[in-house]
Amino acid sequence: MITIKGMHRARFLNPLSQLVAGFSSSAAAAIPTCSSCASIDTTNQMQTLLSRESTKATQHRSAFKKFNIPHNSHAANYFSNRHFTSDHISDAQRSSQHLKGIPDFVKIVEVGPRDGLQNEKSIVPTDVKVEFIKLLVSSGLSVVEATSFVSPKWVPQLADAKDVLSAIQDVEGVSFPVLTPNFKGLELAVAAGAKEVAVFPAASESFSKANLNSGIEDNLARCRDIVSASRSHSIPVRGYISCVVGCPFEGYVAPAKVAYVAKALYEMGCSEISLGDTIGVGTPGTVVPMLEAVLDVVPVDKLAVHFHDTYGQALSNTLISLQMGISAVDSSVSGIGGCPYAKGATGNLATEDLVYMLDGIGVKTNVELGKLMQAGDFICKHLGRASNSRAATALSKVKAHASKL
Ligand SMILES: CC(C)(COP(=O)([O-])OP(=O)([O-])OC[C@H]1O[C@@H](n2cnc3c(N)ncnc32)[C@H](O)[C@@H]1OP(=O)([O-])[O-])[C@@H](O)C(=O)NCCC(=O)NCCSC(=O)C[C@@](C)(O)CC(=O)[O-]
Repeated sequence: MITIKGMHRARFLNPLSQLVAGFSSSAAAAIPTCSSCASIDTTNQMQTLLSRESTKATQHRSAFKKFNIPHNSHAANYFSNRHFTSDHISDAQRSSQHLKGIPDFVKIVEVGPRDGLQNEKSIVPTDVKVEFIKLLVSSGLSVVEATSFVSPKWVPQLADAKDVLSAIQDVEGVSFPVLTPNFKGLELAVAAGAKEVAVFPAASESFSKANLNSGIEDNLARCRDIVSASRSHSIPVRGYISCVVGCPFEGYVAPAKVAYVAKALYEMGCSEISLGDTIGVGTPGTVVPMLEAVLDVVPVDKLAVHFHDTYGQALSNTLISLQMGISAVDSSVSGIGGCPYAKGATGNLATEDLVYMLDGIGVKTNVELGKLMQAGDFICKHLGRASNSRAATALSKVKAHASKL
């Protein structure tokens, strides 16, 4: 008769196919039936072991499939032991008071092709941008902000907005919002086939003037015109607010200022309002009061968060936002990006880090981390730089090592 200890050892000797296909049933047959030796405790331990084995098998299968791990159990075991998904946490842990406020599903708004690229000095060819967007879509992302219809004098990198948008018209089932700062931008975007646009006022007067050449009130008036014109085309308008906790010119931004702009965007009919820490200075200490002020005037299901990672705070700010009920998060694959009007600000929260965390706490996103990493590798190779995603960097090393086993 196989003992629990023996069985524990045996799982490392089992061929992977047995683990994947039939371990549960064959091991179940080995559960002792003799009443003198089959205590309830033993059965419970056996069941726990069986359930762990089946989790392992699922992880191995998923490692093969999603990360192209060579078909060898040592490699898959090595990889899945270093890729911590929610399979490792129990239902009890998941319903812990610290995790239970977090939504079951988070919508990720990938902003890499726009926010990620807008600040790049060397012009990325249009076909590379289009390939990049298609790779992002193939990872399961349902919203990919594609480009901006802004003045090419100010943002030369996105001067090919029309060509990029035209080239992805045949991609179905995905939203491709584009930035439109004024009426001209809206007209050009609609002519190029845009089905969703975004306006982007700021909570700070100085930043509004630097970014848009107009103050907050003038800009809100422009946004109102854009929202009302978009309504006649049935085009939803997302509203960004820049500088929700700090401004590169004015420093600290009071929550009441953010709430004021958020309320205006909500009342004019924006479909979603994304709260942007443009220069990445926020911590949960400033993000929580800002969110509390905004939540007083805008329903939580209309809000998204958009954190830059300049001070390494983006993921902690995101987690606290999720705990406050936000279920839409902007991020940029490999953490690429920055704002041309916020010198020194780095890219957004890396999408891979976000997905890794959400996978780890059992929140659904419909995004496959392995494929997302391929999109990140693609654009980083093109830009000639290393990924800013900690998860992608770590998993790439683990995968490279696993491939040698
Ligand atoms: C807002 C404007 C247009 C005002 O710019 P302006 O100079 O006040 O505009 P203007 O009306 O005087 O026109 C100046 C020139 O721009 C042209 N123009 C005017 N509008 C357009 C347009 N839509 N598309 C194409 N061309 C345009 C216009 O035709 C004219 O051309 P010219 O006669 O000199 O040849 C300009 O300042 C601009 O484009 N700024 C760029 C803003 C931008 O893209 N910033 C970065 C994105 S915001 C961001 O990153 C923050 C966010 C959203 O991610 C949130 C976060 O991170 O927190």
